[in-house]
Formats: sequence, C-alpha cells, structure tokens
Amino acid sequence: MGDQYEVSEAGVAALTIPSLRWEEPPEGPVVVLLDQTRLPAEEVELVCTDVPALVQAIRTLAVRGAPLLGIAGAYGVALAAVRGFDVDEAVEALAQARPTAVNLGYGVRRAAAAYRAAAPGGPDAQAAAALAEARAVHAEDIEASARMAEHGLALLGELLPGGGHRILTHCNSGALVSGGEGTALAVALAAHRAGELRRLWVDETRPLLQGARLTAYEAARTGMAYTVLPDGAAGSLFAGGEVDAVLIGADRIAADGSVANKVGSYPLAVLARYHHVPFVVVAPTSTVDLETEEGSDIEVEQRPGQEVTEFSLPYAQGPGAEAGTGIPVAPLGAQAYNPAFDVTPAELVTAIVTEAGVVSPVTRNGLAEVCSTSRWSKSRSGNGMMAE
Ligand SMILES: CSC[C@H]1O[C@H](OP(=O)(O)O)[C@H](O)[C@@H]1O
Repeated sequence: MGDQYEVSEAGVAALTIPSLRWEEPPEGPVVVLLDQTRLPAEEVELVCTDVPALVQAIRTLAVRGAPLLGIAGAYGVALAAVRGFDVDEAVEALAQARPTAVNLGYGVRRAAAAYRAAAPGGPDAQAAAALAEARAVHAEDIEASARMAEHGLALLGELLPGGGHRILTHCNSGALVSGGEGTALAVALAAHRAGELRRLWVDETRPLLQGARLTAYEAARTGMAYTVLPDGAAGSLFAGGEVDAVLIGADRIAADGSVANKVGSYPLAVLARYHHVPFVVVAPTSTVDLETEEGSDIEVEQRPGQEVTEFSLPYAQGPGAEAGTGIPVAPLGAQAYNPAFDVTPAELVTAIVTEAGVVSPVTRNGLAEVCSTSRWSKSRSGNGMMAE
C-alpha cells in the first residue's frame, strides 16, 4: 500500500496517510488501520473486524496519538453497534485502552451518546447514529487540524519575526495522529509551505522512537529539512542557540493548563525556559479536560518495561507482553521505569494553539474561554462528556 499524495501549488507533497478508515466490504464493516508499530520499514494495514482487535491495536500503539485515538474510539463504538456486539462492553474496553489520552474517551462517549439517544428508533437507527457521530468526529478533526496549522503559523510569525525557523519537536504529531495533517507537525508543515521553516529538529523519542520512525517518515515525504537526534542531545542544541521554538502535541490538558504529553516533553520545557525559547503546545480543544483540575490529577500510563530494555518489531508491546522476545539492550530481567507521558506545568508553556484560537498566557480562564468558543463545544461538556 502506498501513501496517497497531492502536490500543492508550492510543490510540496501534502501527505494524506490513510492512518485510519471505515470500510464496508460485503462481509461486514471494518476499521482499517495503518500499523504504526511497523513504520517506517513496512506499511502494513490492520483490518479490525471487532472491538477486541481494535482495543489491542490501541494498546500496542498500532493506532496512536490523541486525536486519532478519539476517531478510532468513536468508530469502535460504531463497529460494535453495526455488527451487533455489546455496545456497553465496547465503550468500557475502548475507553480504558489508554488512560491518559483524553480524546479516546471523548470519541467513545460521543458515539455512545448518539447510539443511546437513537434508542427509540431501534437497533438500526442506533447503529446509523453511532456511525454518523464517528464520521462527525473524524471530519471535525480534519477541520481542526487545518485551523491549528493556521493559528500556529500566525503565532510563529509573531514570536519569531523574519522566518527561517529552527523548530524542535518531540514524538509524532502529524498526519499519523489525525484525520488531517496533525497538530504540532501540521504547524511545522505550514511553516515549510510558507518558506519559513529552516530546519525541523526531530527528537528520536525513546523508547518507542515515534520521532525517528514516524515524524521523520512524515517529514521526508513533505520535503522539509529535518534532522533526527537522540533525546539527550536536545540540550546542546539549545545551548548552541540552534532552536528557535519547540512545538509539541498533547494527550490531555488539565483545567489549570498543565500539559500531559510524551515522556521527555517536560525536560524540553525546562530547557526552553532556561534558554528563553518559546515552548508551544498544539492541540484541539477536545484534548482539554476541564474536569481534571490540575496536572497532578492526570493518570500517566505506565507501559511494559521491555519497551525500554529490548528493541523489537513491532515497536510496542501490549500489556502482559512476554519479555525476552526482542534484542536486549539491558540485562534480561532488568527493572525499567517506562511512563508513556510526563506533565508540564502551565507556567512553562508559552502558548497553547487550538482550532478555536491561541491561549497565551496559559490560564484556567483562557482555556475555558477558548473551549467555550470552539464550534464543537456545544457537543461536549468537561472532559468530552456529551452535554445532557
Ligand atoms: C498530537 S497527539 C500525539 C501525541 O500522542 C503521542 O503519544 P503516543 O505515541 O503514546 O500515542 C505523543 O504524546 C504525542 O504528542
């Protein structure tokens, strides 16, 4: 399977990776995923015919990234409804598959609320309603991605007049985590298209290498100048004055503006503050969880230790995965600390770029305001719960 490309008038490939799609073959509807644990070496598609298969794909990061998890969760509820599986069981299994990324629960709850609201019309009406809501979540993310790219590009112009930006990013926040071109990486791509990106510094992002494997995969196809680096090398880039701004995504933003993102984000925020470099978070308002008061309340997913102590394909393990099946990079049985995320306090965040606008400085009121102005705020209250 090759990627679908459209070459823009700027001659830059606008990558449209089919990271996830709903299909209705004669044998019944399926969710088709690009298996991100096999990239960049192999482009392998997973066809999920039931919810357990989709839950496993989420737990092993075959499908990953907050916005895409929201889309996957919504289609998972639709898959259960259309195929006559137990929807309540599906909601529970999907919402718990990865606890930190709020979008997963957001997408699941939106499709589940649509399914339940259609009960008077019977099972077929309920299945149709769940699928329609999943498609709406998908379409909204595509739109949100484009708006974030616009707002983010304008912000870079304000923060860094004159173009020639050298942007450092961590993990992967491009088309692979979105229905559109992503969040933070979509802003870098917009800067590239505008001729304002001089270099994208790509943290490899240990242990699962989302940067080296996935961000580089996307950057290579868009023609932007990029360089992969060990996470530990970022400090010397800042010290050498080689970083003009940091752009990262988010998995959950608490009401106080604390940002949960891939582990390694918090140290970058500290480095950025010390070196007076803007630290910018790019995320849709669906990633803001006003029900979680502060960063310390965010549940941080702990992942299998062998993701640290072994190299293996696929590049991620599910819970209960068997140790010793990969190439050891530590003695067998070595203990490992492997939090999937860390939390950056609002005071270290220069701005949060959403589809509804930019929050800077990052305050509780500013976040609540931008969420209330989001065109989709009417369909959510708090952490994505459907408005009653
Ligand atoms: C823009 S959301 C992408 C977000 O998700 C990543 O986590 P994971 O690879 O574990 O799904 C990382 O935190 C990215 O910033």
